Amino acid sequence: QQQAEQLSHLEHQREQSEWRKAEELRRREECVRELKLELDKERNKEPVVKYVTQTVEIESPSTLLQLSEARQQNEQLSEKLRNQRERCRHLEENVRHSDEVSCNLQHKVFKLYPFQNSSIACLYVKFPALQKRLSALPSTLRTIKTDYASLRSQVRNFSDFYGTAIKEAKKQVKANKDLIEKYRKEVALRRKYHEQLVELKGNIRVLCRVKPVLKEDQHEEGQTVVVTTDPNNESALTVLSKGKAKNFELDKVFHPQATQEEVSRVKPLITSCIDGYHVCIFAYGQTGSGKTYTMEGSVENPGINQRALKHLFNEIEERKDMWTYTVSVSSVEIYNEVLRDLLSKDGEKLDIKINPDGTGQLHVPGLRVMEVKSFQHIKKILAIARKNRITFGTQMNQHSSRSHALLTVTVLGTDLASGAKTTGKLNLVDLAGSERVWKSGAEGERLKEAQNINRSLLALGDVIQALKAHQTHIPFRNSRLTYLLQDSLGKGNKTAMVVQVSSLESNVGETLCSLKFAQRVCKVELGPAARKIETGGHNESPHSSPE
Ligand SMILES: Nc1ncnc2c1ncn2[C@@H]1O[C@H](COP(=O)(O)OP(=O)(O)OP(=O)(O)O)[C@@H](O)[C@H]1O
Repeated sequence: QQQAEQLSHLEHQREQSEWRKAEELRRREECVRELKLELDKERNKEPVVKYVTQTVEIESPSTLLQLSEARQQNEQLSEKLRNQRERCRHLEENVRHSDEVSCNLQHKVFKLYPFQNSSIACLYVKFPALQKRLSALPSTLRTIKTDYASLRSQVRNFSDFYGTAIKEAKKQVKANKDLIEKYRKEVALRRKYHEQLVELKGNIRVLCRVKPVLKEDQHEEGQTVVVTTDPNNESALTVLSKGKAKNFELDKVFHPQATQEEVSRVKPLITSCIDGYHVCIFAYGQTGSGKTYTMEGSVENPGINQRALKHLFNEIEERKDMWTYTVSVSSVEIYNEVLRDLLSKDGEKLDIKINPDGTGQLHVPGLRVMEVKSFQHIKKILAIARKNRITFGTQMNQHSSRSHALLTVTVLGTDLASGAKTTGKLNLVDLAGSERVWKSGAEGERLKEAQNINRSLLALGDVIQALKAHQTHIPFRNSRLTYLLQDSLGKGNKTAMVVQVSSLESNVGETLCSLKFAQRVCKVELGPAARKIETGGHNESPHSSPE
């Protein structure tokens, strides 16, 4: 700071001395100019001394006086000139001295701030380059202006181009919409004909429900969704496996967001049961794929079982002026090939026999069959069955998901006018998980369970295969499950299977197996449905004979 102060002081001194010097110089120049002017004036004056070329009389007193005056004047002027010269020399001396002082000061400044000077020098070096760049700026500005003008014109043109493109795109979208609409109509028409064909041939209807990805599934690995549904074709389903898309065509595919209400739209089948047909709805799929959810549902959001029964009682109510109905239910589970009554508290073991009444119908001695008067009553019965299934499951090592659960509703109708009697039957089946033994890694008791489940599902598969191939021998007796389903799966009955699939990549193997099984089931023709009705002692239906 001291140095800076000193420097500024010195600078100030230098500036003052320079200023003084300049002032002095200016004064001196002024003086010189004045003197010159005076000199010029003097020169221009008529010479006071006339050079006498003539012989003058020196001796004349006037001449002598004039001469002495001229000499005096001359001396005065010479004196003045000398003085001026002296002043001039003195001033020159001063200027030289100031120059020296200024030079010294500059030296001092340079010694005190060499870096400042270097940066100044540096600035001096940079200055030309900067100047050059500055001079180049106007041309750059000109280029930018030209670019800007061209861009502006492009933007103006773009709005026209954009408008045309939008028009074109709209046309395209409309054409696409028309195409989609046509496609939808085609699909609907195909479905209608397919439905008619299914009705005629008595095919097992196969519905597929894709389980949504739940929060708990998201923690697992392989949670990529590989199953997709087609919003324009409700029969199509695509599974992506090993980079290949596999397409499946079923009777109806429910996307993951389908509600319980939507899935329960099997009302025509329920109505058929009241009309005297044997109807069977069963859920098939790997463990955890949502079979119980679809069939039983939860208390707040019931599944097919409850909704179907509600519809059944509504229908009965509507027909009460012409028909009277008796509805009875029974519920069993099959666990490790053992049949248990879900409506009896002790869950006693049961067996299947041929009815001794000679009709050839199957019969389970000791099975609790409860007559039901209303939907509210049946709701209570369903709750008992569910509770017992859970209780037995807890006693038997959490087997509930490893057992098949059957709810059988028998509807006996009497036509009040003609006295004709119908016998409808509705089997609602929640099968055990269909996963393969090797995948479950089961051992001991679990292996036995898995083998039994597999055996009964295999038996179901064999029955399906035999029905599909129109074989004369249908192997119903190979498992308790098929044995029980015999009078619903046989000829002349109406059957629907809900195949449950997971959409996650980790389950893709099981999903493909379930869908392949579903496609085989699709092809099973049970023949035109036969109504079980007795009119005045005659039975209209061809007996669905046991094996
Ligand atoms: N569509 C769905 N929406 C919401 N949750 C579902 C759906 N499907 C299944 N779940 C849930 O997934 C879980 C497993 O379903 P569920 O018990 O019905 O499977 P499952 O196929 O019956 O299994 P298991 O063969 O072991 O009996 C349950 O918690 C159920 O609530």
